[in-house]
Amino acid sequence: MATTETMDSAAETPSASNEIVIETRNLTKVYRDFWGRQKVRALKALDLEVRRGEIFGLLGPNGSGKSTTMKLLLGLLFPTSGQALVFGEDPSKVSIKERIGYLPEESYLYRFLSARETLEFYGRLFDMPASVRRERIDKLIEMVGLKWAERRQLKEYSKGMTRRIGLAQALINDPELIFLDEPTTGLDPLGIREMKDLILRLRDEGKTVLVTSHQLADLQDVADRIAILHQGELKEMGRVDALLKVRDETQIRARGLSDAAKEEIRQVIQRHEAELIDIENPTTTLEELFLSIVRDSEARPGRRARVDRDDSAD
Ligand SMILES: Nc1ncnc2c1ncn2[C@@H]1O[C@H](COP(=O)(O)OP(=O)(O)OP(=O)(O)O)[C@@H](O)[C@H]1O
Repeated sequence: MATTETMDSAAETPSASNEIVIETRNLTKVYRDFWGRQKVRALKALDLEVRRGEIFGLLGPNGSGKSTTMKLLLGLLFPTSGQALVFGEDPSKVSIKERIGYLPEESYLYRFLSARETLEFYGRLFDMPASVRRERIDKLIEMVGLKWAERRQLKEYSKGMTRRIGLAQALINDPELIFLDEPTTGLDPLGIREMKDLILRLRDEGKTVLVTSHQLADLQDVADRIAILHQGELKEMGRVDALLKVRDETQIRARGLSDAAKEEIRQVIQRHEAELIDIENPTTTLEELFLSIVRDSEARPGRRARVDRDDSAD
């Protein structure tokens, strides 16, 4: 394990309560082939606790065991050994299903239905009375920003729109606990930001969210805590800011410093026998640059983007 220091509990998550919603103990899954021979050890002795109100991220490369964990928690797979509990119950128990929403990695929605018809269909599956159903569908379509396309067939939807209607479908039963498997797959930076904002909105509503991704950037600014999986093993777990903190370095950011002041800072660092790593203008990320260009272009259509940057290198 890389740094045990960061293997913390959920107690530090401000929005979370003390109630444990998901718990796994020694959870292990071995896939077997047709003859019952051991094929892949997909998950090895996973111990996790997720509390009510948390956004918990499962991060790991392809094949690290994220979907397997999610399917075990949904009762779609049975563990080889160990135990998973959801709301303190065995995940295969039917009575907990109505408290759970699930967005699979690939949504299998009927292409010839409109967004409204799709949600209508799933609302009926949950036996929701017509008036509750209508109210809920209106709210969800508004929430995922698809009001303008609600009567169009899903076959005409872009990837981003399909992902958003998938999320609305996962929320039709107003679940307390939501599983999102790679919700940002195939989305452009704007779509990713919108999906992240939707996830944050779910937390504001008091929901508990378990979300998987193979990219840290997708989880970094939404997840309260993350677990990092590699080849079925838990490698790290903790608050995102704590995991990313470089402990023996100090960063100072200032605006409007003169050259003389910068020189003075250099000398202070030298006097304290510390090493100056850099004293440069910070750069933004490509994602932030792209988002600010899109926002600027929406505000001033047809004009070249006006973003705050140093053009001297052009
Ligand atoms: N039904 C199955 N039968 C055999 N092996 C499987 C099965 N499902 C998954 N695996 C294997 O188990 C391991 C973990 O797979 P899993 O789908 O849980 O990973 P993941 O982290 O979700 O990956 P991805 O990001 O690609 O979705 C992989 O080696 C995978 O090939």
